[in-house]
Amino acid sequence: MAQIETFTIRTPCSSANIGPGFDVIGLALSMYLELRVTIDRTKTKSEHPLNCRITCEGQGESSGDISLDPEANLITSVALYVLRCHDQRSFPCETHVHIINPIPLGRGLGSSGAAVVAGVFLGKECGKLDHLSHDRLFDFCLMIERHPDNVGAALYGGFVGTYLKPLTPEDVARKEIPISEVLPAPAGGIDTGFRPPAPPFGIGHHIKFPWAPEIKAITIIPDFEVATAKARDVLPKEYPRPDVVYNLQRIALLPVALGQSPPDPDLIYLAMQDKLHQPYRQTLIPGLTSIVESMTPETQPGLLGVCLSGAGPTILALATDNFEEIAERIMGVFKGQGIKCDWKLLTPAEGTVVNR
Ligand SMILES: Nc1ncnc2c1ncn2[C@@H]1O[C@H](COP(=O)(O)OP(=O)(O)OP(=O)(O)O)[C@@H](O)[C@H]1O
Ligand SMILES: N[C@@H](CCO)C(=O)O
Repeated sequence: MAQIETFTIRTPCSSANIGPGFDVIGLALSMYLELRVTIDRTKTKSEHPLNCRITCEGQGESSGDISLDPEANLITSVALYVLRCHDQRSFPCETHVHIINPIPLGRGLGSSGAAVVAGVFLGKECGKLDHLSHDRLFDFCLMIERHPDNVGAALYGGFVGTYLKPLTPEDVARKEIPISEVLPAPAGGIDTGFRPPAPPFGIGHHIKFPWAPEIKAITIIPDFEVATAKARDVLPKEYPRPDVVYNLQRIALLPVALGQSPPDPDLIYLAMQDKLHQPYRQTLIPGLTSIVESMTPETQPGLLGVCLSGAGPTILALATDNFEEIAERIMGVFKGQGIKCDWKLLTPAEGTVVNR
């Protein structure tokens, strides 16, 4: 065995929902969280907690939002969860994880989903747990991020529909145990011999949809965060039946509409409408309703459809042309609300890749 082992893990960001597909549809996009990992097996003792040193560059580095404590950092705490479910208490001595993160945090581009997916791969690689398939890693992800759309896209890549298998009552109870028991707070699990609950088998599934090659993703990223938990708290517990039917009609069109080449702008525009989450999130994202309702393929050549990306505040506009003009128009609405934005043109991406 090599004394110094190195590998990288690359996980894409993602946009969830794409309008009507709340908690179902995900699209992996070409901006990547990267982990550069070194395991120095010549060392027998480490001065770092849990044998792991974390360094970080990119989003979250200067704000301190990405913790360098291996039990608090989302990526390494997820890796520890996988390791501890396999009776390994800590990282191999001595592990260095360098995080390169261009994905803005709390903006609706799946930063937490990417961190969770990168974390399960980190646990698998560090623990030499070669028997863990992608589908089994998906189970681990779903114990932490409990809606499957972002993690499904980040893991498998492309344009995916995700769904949960009906579980036995015992397995439902295991899946829904409090997150604090899955990822205990720092010091809650270090030397206590705590063995976290392993996920039930086969929780989540996915299906890949085709994507027309002409369609690109314009992401308009406002300079404020909306925590996903907060954006879920504003949603109602129950919905009027016509609103549910409205979304069901559109979700039946969406995967077909986005797979057809050449794309049909009117069909895509219609298929990206939503009544289950976007109207309620308007309270957290000034300008959202105006953006979604005021732009159509007729008024904006090249535009196919526009929606909130994940839980927001990023706006996702799908288009075949005039990308800058479309981005400028959306940024203009945010500017009217006193909000500055950045924008990026992205394309569908492959799923998580480990390179050794
Ligand atoms: N690379 C990372 N390393 C460690 N923690 C991270 C990383 N990326 C995200 N996180 C954690 O996830 C939080 C953001 O998650 P949140 O679910 O609120 O937003 P998001 O995933 O960016 O958006 P959405 O789920 O709507 O796409 C961050 O504040 C941070 O705690
Ligand atoms: N489907 C999720 C995605 C955000 O992580 C939501 O809209 O809340």
